[in-house]
Amino acid sequence: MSVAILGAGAFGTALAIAISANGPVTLWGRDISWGRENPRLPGITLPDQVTVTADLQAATQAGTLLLALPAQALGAFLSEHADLLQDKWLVSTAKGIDLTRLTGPSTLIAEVCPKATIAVLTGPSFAADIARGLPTALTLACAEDRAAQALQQMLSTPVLRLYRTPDVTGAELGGALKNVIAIAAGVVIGAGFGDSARAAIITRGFAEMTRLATHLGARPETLAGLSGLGDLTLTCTSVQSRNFRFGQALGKGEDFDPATTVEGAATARAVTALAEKLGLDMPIAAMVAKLSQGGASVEHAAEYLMTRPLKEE
Ligand SMILES: NC(=O)C1=CN([C@@H]2O[C@H](COP(=O)(O)OP(=O)(O)OC[C@H]3O[C@@H](n4cnc5c(N)ncnc54)[C@H](O)[C@@H]3O)[C@@H](O)[C@H]2O)C=CC1
Ligand SMILES: O=C(CO)COP(=O)(O)O
Repeated sequence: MSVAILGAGAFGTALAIAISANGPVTLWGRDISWGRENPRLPGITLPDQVTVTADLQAATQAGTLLLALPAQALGAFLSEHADLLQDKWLVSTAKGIDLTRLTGPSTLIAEVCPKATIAVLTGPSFAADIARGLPTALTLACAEDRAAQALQQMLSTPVLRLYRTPDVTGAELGGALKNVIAIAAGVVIGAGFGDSARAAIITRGFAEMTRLATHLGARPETLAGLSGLGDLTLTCTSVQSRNFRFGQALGKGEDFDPATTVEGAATARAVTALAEKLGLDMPIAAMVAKLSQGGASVEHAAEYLMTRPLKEE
């Protein structure tokens, strides 16, 4: 089946490069004036197998469409172009929770394209690593097993290894929630609280991720896999992560380029609203939501998290 990627940012472009090892790939972007080298992936030239286009009608002729747009842009994009997306195999790569609907990308897609086959591709993978052909392992989540197997074959390459799961909710929530915790880890390091505090944030953050995701129907083992713990580990420990760097800037009291995609900031607000609605305790996400909107100081957030009532682990 032919493959097109919708969204020519860092990740869409990296996926196009990787998947073109298996055959021709179309990459659609609203701004493709950069030609064959995307400035978000400097020094990397697109292989000949990748066709870049700004013609959405042409790109959506493909049967499998990978949606590589930021989570907060996805809902409007789907509604605007719904007529081109019905009956397709739609694979979301966005790592966030929609702020207005309080749902992940797969639910947004299902609402607009009820007849589409829906999958999620997620896991620990910096766009620059994938684009350079470095070995990477991802999770491909799809509730329909035959489609899951077909997509796994279609999108795996000798350096991109996909594992399958039917747990779409768990996979997409792992990817979304780890961005929130990555901001918190960045704050810890930026503020100089140290590596021990970062380990505490990663571990207690993972507990929060698991609490919300399992409440919403995810399997705990999915959270412990590539799309949860795997991606959490990557983004909380690497300055390649934009979420981590955003947190670092907050921790240091420095400005951060507002044009950079930082999914965890909006997702922290969505998670906080969702947790309130569901009656769940998500204190780290709540502090990230406050910090990223300027609603609390780093000192207040640290004191709040450290002086909550003592409890069992
Ligand atoms: N960059 C990375 O290492 C990874 C990113 N992701 C996820 O992929 C998603 C996209 O991230 P990136 O590509 O890194 O972001 P990016 O900031 O590099 O690119 C976003 C792209 O989306 C386009 N876009 C935004 N709104 C749009 C709209 N309404 N219509 C059409 N195009 C629109 C922008 O023009 C831009 O090309 C995010 O959810 C991110 O969490 C997942 C794994 C790795
Ligand atoms: O999701 C990612 C790696 O798996 C990319 O993380 P950032 O969006 O924080 O850069």
